Amino acid sequence: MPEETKVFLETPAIPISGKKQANSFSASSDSPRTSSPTLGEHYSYDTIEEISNYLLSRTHIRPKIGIICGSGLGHLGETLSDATYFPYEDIPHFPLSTVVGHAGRMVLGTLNGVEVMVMQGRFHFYEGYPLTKCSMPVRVMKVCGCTHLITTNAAGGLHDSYQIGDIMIVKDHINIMGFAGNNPLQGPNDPRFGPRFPPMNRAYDPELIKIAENLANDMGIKDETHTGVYICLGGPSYETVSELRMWRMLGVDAVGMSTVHEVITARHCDLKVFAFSLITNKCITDYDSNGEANHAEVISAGAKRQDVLATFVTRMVEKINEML
Ligand SMILES: O=P(O)(O)O[C@@H]1C[C@H](O)[C@@H](CO)O1
Ligand SMILES: Nc1nc2[nH]cnc2c(=O)[nH]1
Repeated sequence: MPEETKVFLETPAIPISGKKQANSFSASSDSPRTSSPTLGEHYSYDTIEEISNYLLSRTHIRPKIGIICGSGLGHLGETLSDATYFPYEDIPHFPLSTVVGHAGRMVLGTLNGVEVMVMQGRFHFYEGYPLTKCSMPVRVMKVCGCTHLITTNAAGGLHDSYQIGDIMIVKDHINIMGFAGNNPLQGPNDPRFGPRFPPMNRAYDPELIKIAENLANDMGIKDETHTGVYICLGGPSYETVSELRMWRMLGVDAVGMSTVHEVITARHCDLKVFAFSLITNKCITDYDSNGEANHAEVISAGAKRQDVLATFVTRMVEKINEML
């Protein structure tokens, strides 16, 4: 158990009073103010500990693996045993999930006997939350004792061979929002989380990628599973044909609106990361096409593949647990 987890487990749970600043951009009392619209609220180490303490003091589960469910993929949270459900509105300092297909609950429980914490719904930049806020729960996972993060998303398939319902194991990302000066690690750095300048090569753990590829083979879904590059765009508008053609030229295989800032935050605090996309739609790269990307299609593709995805994640969790 990490030293910091031990320390706060030995102290009584912090009483939680009042609530809450969901959707609010006001800085918390322990945060340095900033005028940057992308930075918004800064979560101090103490605040992250307070949130973690709130969760851990209400369950005996001590998770080593955190899981984030993407759009339409939250069903996994229903499959946990010994589960305690925490609606985001009850967790101190937590934002609210505002997107269809994101239930907005943290679940602590077991997946085939392995203790995990699962986010049924995540936070996106386009909801109006700054990236620090979108990825804050990753730090909560770390302080709760997690050593690994599995993060999933719904994404548009840009690679020609990708079909709806396919899985793309993420081998790398392009942090285009970071190119534009928007990074979840912007602002003061607390070395208790990690270094000021964390590396991002090998962000997606190569050993976990291999394990997942073998698992896809064992599950008989090898032909529907790929390994590729993900890009997170700000959203909420989907992409134009020219934009998609540009990303494809630059080596992008799947296009989404999440995950990258979570992975950056996870690597900063030394969580090992495994990520995959469910391809929920084929990106439209033909000017003559009458098709249009839409969120209903995204949710429906998730629903159709929920059993396979739940098995895939559960078996990855078992494999990771064997390595702990
Ligand atoms: O939370 P994820 O990344 O799975 O959701 C994707 C991106 C948008 O939130 C939404 C667009 O349909 O799906
Ligand atoms: N940006 C983006 N996000 C998605 N999420 C699911 N499908 C898509 C898509 O086509 N584009």
